[in-house]
Amino acid sequence: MFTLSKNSCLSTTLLVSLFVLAISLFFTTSPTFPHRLSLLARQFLPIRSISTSPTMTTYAKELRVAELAVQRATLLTKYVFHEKAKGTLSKDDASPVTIGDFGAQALIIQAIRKNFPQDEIVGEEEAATLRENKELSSKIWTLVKEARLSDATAEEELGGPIPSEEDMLSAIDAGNSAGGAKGRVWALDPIDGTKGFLRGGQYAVCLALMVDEDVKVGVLGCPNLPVDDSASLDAHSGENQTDAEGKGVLFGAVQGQGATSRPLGIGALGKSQPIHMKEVSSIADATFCESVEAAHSSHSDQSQIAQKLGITKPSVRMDSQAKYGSIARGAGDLYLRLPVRKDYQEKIWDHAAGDLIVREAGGEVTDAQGKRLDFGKGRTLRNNKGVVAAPRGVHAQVLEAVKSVLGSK
Ligand SMILES: Nc1ncnc2c1ncn2[C@@H]1O[C@H](COP(=O)(O)OS(=O)(=O)O)[C@@H](OP(=O)(O)O)[C@H]1O
Ligand SMILES: [Mg+2]
Ligand SMILES: [Mg+2]
Ligand SMILES: [Mg+2]
Repeated sequence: MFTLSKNSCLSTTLLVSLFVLAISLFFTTSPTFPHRLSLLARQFLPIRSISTSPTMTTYAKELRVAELAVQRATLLTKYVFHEKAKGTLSKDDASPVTIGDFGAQALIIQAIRKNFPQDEIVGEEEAATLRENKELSSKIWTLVKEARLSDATAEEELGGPIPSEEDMLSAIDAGNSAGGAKGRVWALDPIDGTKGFLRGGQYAVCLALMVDEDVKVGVLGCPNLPVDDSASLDAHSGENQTDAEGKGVLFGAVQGQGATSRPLGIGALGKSQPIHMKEVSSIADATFCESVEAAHSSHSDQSQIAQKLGITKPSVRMDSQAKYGSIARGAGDLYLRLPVRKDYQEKIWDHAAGDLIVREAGGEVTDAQGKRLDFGKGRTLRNNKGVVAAPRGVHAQVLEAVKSVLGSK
């Protein structure tokens, strides 16, 4: 019979202890340890009990609140999308704002303030005109007070409805932070691509959390994009878009944890799946996306860049950060946004969520000089000009073409 002597018992215990020590050292010193722990935690813990201590935060609660808040806001924007009268006003810079923009901003800020009362919020809209235009304010209030998720638990997680019209106006105005490089700052675009929204194109409800100027969480709600990650882009660009059955996608990402898509629903969150950019083996076959508005990005520079890369397919023109979401899930490949006006500063809420979602899906996002987008300079990206988003493997090649076309001007 096989027996163990006292000595061999001791050395076995020693070996086992050394093994356990080595394994724990490997896990705790690995840079991906917090990520792994978060995945384990997601499997075994109810989401609300996950700790968000500052030393090892997983941003699980932030992501969940952001996804639910964006989903709830899209209930209101979808309603307005189908209304003939959208309460459109022209802002000082001549850009449009609608009942949908104001209402979505109020609903999302309410949820952020309830869950993270200390956080700063940089939101696109403000309530000054609504305080004068009582009729419009009360129209928005009628919709805002009715907007709620069909799932009572999810609605409760958001902190419930806005109590009064005055609270709605105060929530809209709480998006007035100057932003900056320190602390927790949310960037909110309640309707990105308002012109697209008005003409029946793509639009997106966009929310991102920056911590010390680094984007940690990004969410895009795109009611008019197909749920299916592999659906062709062509059919979903341009005008006459709908939010009929099979439409509506919610993109999400947390830094270091990848990017996902899920159906944009009306209650509890739908099932998510990981998304990845498509590998581009030959750049000439790439599909590139650009703004619909020629005033927002230079169609002529972008077309020269495409030519330089040997791309012959026509570009896909699409409003809003739906472009970032579309390339992140491999429905398109490149997003080029080259400045038309030298003095225009891009706004942080037009890029923060898309920037993280693309990078977490395997892409690279820089400006036209190759610098990462700098979200720590206040409400605008004043350190950057233009946007070049591409799969990591071909970004350098695309950037070279961008520099060569812009350099020759
Ligand atoms: N001159 C100029 N240059 C660049 N960008 C500008 C300019 N003017 C406006 N904007 C911003 O463009 C946002 C929408 O742009 P998109 O390209 O995503 O959509 S679109 O195709 O132009 O509709 C749009 O976002 P929303 O206001 O949220 O719709 C604006 O913030
Ligand atoms: Mg915008
Ligand atoms: Mg907007
Ligand atoms: Mg706007």
